[in-house]
Amino acid sequence: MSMEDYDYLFKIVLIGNAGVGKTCLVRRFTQGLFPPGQGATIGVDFMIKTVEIKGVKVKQRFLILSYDITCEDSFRCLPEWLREIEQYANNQVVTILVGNKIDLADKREVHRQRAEEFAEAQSMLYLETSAKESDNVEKLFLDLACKLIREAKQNTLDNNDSTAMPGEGKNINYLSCCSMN
Ligand SMILES: Nc1nc2c(ncn2[C@@H]2O[C@H](COP(=O)(O)OP(=O)(O)OP(=O)(O)O)[C@@H](O)[C@H]2O)c(=O)[nH]1
Repeated sequence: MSMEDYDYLFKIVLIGNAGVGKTCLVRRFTQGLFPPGQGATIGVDFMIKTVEIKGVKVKQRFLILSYDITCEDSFRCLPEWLREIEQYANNQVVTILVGNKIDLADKREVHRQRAEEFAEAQSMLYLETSAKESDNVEKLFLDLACKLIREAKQNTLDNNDSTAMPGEGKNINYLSCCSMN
């Protein structure tokens, strides 16, 4: 599919501790696969997925802040990640909190309600996912895209956002991951 076949451009960045499942979430969404036994992401991992959504032209950055529901530490680090976001991302960034690995319900260390309250206090959406079982993964990325388009229609986007890519105004999702090891 060539660039000319796209209508919108989105950039999505996943952040969170090492091992929470960022790469797996992206692979599940972009390739429909859950690849076991892959190594840690070094730097930033880029993948591309096309989706069809009707709406206005957008150029905005999404942030998916992720933790592992079976790993208390990955939840405790969220404020630190939020500080990084505040420091380096512009104010218009759309952020969603994701608790991954809900297929491991018997190993859960972070209660859903606690995460929901944290997300609400930070004005973030909250979703629980399983990259392994494909639970809520499509919803995660498509809800974000819809939210972005809604916001664009309300004319709240920063038109000077530097995340615009070549082919701006085309319909591409750039997905990337980064983590603190
Ligand atoms: N059970 C279960 N395991 C998962 C899930 N998502 C990821 N994993 C496992 O968690 C481990 C880490 O997954 P990654 O996707 O590499 O995690 P990451 O956040 O990208 O890690 P870094 O690249 O080190 O930042 C792997 O062994 C995956 O198989 C999930 O939804 N359920």
